[in-house]
Amino acid sequence: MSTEPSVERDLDGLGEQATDGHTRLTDISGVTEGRSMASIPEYYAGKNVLITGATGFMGKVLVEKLLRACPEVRALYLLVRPKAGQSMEQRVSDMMTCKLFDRVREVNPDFHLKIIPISSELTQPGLAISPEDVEKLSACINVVFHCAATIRFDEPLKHALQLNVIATQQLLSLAKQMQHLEAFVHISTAYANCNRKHIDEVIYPPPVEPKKLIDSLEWMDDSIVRDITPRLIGDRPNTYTYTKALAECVVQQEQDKLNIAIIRPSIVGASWQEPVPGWIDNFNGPSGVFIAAGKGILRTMRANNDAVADLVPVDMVINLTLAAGWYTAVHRRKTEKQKDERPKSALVYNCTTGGINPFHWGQIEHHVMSSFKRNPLEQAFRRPNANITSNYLMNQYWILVSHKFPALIYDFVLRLSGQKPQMMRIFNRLHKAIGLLEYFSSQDWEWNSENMSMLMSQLTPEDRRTFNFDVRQLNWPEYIENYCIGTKKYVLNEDMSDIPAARQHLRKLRNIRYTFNTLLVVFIWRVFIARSQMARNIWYFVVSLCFKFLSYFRASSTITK
Ligand SMILES: CCCCCCCCCCCCCCCCCCCC(=O)SCCNC(=O)CCNC(=O)[C@H](O)C(C)(C)COP(=O)(O)OP(=O)(O)OC[C@H]1O[C@@H](n2cnc3c(N)ncnc32)[C@H](O)[C@@H]1OP(=O)(O)O
Ligand SMILES: NC(=O)C1=CN([C@@H]2O[C@H](COP(=O)(O)OP(=O)(O)OC[C@H]3O[C@@H](n4cnc5c(N)ncnc54)[C@H](OP(=O)(O)O)[C@@H]3O)[C@@H](O)[C@H]2O)C=CC1
Repeated sequence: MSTEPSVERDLDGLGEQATDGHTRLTDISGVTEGRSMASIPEYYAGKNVLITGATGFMGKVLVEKLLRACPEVRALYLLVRPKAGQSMEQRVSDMMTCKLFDRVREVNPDFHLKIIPISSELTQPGLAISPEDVEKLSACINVVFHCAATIRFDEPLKHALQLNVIATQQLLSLAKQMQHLEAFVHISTAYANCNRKHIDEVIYPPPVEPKKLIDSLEWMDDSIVRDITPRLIGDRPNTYTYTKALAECVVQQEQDKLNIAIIRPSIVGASWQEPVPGWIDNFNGPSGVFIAAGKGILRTMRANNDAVADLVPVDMVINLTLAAGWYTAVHRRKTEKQKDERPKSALVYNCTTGGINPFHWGQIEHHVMSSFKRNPLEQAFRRPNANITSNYLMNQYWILVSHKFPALIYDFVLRLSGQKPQMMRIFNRLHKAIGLLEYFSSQDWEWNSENMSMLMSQLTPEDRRTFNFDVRQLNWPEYIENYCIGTKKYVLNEDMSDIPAARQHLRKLRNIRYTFNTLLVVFIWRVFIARSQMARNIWYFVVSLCFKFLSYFRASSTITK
């Protein structure tokens, strides 16, 4: 810009907004760039970006958004492993044909030309990248997004450590060889420090020095590791959160050599708006719970009605991630001299909703149930009617009455008709899964998310629209409705045109329930009441008591009139 634009405080009072629409960067060290900065798409234009975990839930959304919103990006190098008999090229080409990429396909049918798969197994030495590929990546990569991880809660510690910590270390080593690297963005989780109630945007001391743990576990037998895992993870609920905390520590160890951002999303849910509302492709986190409840299988779960459900839509997380990559790069230490002047700490972004726009598990339950009644899933087991409770005994009672008892009856009917019983097996798996989630739905946490607000204030108005992560704009009931529809359309591949048939099926289930309840009453009457004088007396006593109460209330309401 040739003219010096005037400066005014922006809407949030956090950044300085230039009148030309661009934002001047007042960075955390207080250094202000003397020129207006490139917008996010301008920054990514001509850049080579490396992405791990691109075939995963968040990775796919990242690839799609980068290609669609930053069409001038030069190339996306995806570290992918062959899997389930498919080559990595085949996997990437399958991924690009999925519905998620429909919008980008419309605007740029040749988008696949920008995607370069690189064969890599992250658990292998050197990430199993060929020397030629290492050379290529070292020479050309400008930005790294590290999304790959094992997110299983029951992962054996050795494997979780191998992927979430050691692979991160190896990727950082590779990043240090990259001659033109401008930003390294690491995806962590807001629950890495879930042993704390209040979580700031800082890297906390790790539960153990990662190197010491890696060295010790190396010689240990798997069974020994399994035995000592509970002692090691201590007050964290699983190996996932434990190893993600260690990963933050190994990332921190490189913060004086690389320009690093750490993104900590809370519970990542279906998309809010982009590329389509409600896009989701897996059973992780709440999605599996919603589906199981929508199918009428899950009727009870332990959760605190009043605890904050810190869900964050995947598109908002990805928008923040891309913006953080841009911010880290434009504020990078460019020269040796600047290395001494610029801040040396990685910037952490807690990407959460609870502190700004809270919504509670009780409200989620209500909206999920009403949404699935309006838009039922096909072939439901029972009518959707799930309740959450924080009471352990109450939950156990409902598990017995609403899960195990119907499963036994259903399996009995299957056996009678010569089929293999399956419902009890399904319930056992469901109980295992929800048992692992209950830790997160039974309590709440408080995250400071000032860096998210700071970053938002640094964007141009145009970038704020394109890379929107303003969680204040989330309308929860609408979001949950789209989320439930998304599970139906994109996870279960059910057709929306089948909704009338699904409603008809629910009516049939209701009639079956009425018939069953009537038969049960008749049966109880016949077996217990009609045969025993004492049961009959108790029955008549209860009925006459009810009548007395009714006449008393009728009489007292007449007097008050
Ligand atoms: C009462 C209803 C009202 C609703 C309101 C209340 C809702 C409360 C919801 C509370 C949710 C709280 C969620 C908190 C999560 C916070 C965590 C922090 C966020 C993160 O950082 S990471 C993301 C979270 N990670 C996960 O969610 C992974 C959890 N999953 C696992 O660890 C394993 O999958 C699990 C559950 C141990 C199962 O292992 P396994 O038995 O080996 O099965 P597979 O994983 O191989 O899967 C086999 C098959 O089943 C499908 N599947 C997986 N999970 C579910 C599920 N929950 N429901 C139904 N089906 C599921 C899976 O896709 C596989 O299918 P295939 O077709 O591929 O075979
Ligand atoms: N989903 C959520 O709710 C949250 C996720 N996060 C974080 O976000 C990131 C992405 O999560 P999400 O997309 O949900 O996870 P997914 O499980 O959907 O994706 C994981 C990705 O990692 C890749 N990967 C796993 N193992 C290897 C390996 N050995 N070699 C190469 N690649 C491998 C997978 O590839 P492949 O397809 O080959 O298996 C996949 O692309 C993770 O770091 C997670 O910790 C943080 C908070 C919440």
